[in-house]
Amino acid sequence: MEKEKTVTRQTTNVKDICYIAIFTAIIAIMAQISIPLPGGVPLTLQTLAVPLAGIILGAKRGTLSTLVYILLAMVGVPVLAGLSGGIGVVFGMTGGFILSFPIMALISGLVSDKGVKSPIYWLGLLGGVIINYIVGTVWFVIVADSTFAVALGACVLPFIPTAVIKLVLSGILGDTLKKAMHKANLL
Ligand SMILES: O=C(O)CCCC[C@@H]1SC[C@@H]2NC(=O)N[C@@H]21
Repeated sequence: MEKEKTVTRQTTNVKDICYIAIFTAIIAIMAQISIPLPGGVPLTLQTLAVPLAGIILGAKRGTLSTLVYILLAMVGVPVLAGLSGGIGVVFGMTGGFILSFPIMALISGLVSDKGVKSPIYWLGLLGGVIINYIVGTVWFVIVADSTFAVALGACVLPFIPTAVIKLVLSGILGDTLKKAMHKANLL
């Protein structure tokens, strides 16, 4: 009996590690779907993948997948936009966005059980996006030594339409995939 429990626990751990690794990889791949913009902050699909990690894996595993992602970036693995990596990039102009990914995943995970019909679900996802932009913009002002007006032009204004699309898409897709995976006993 005790042995059975240990085996079940180990299987769960291995499954969790695999899912965390898979989502770390998904974020890294989505980071490469990016368009460089003149302001220095690229348009990327990281912010589609990060809430998906939280919604599908839940708060703990979703947040862990973003922390592993950041750790890989810090040690120089080219997982950031434009196949870049290294401590200099993580703490560079776009560092605020990168370092707030775990908060985004955490909030998405915390509201993930509410489902698409709940306003709390959407408010949570929106909250994660807003925090990402606030941290990203304030960080940009400090690191790039720019004004808030310049930072708004580089970090916020060009991204508003796609941020709305990514928010809606992550919310619907995440909830659908999560339910399907639960049904198939995969999560
Ligand atoms: O250098 C990196 O890998 C991070 C890029 C951060 C891009 C930010 S995330 C929020 C906003 N939305 C985008 O599509 N791009 C910026």
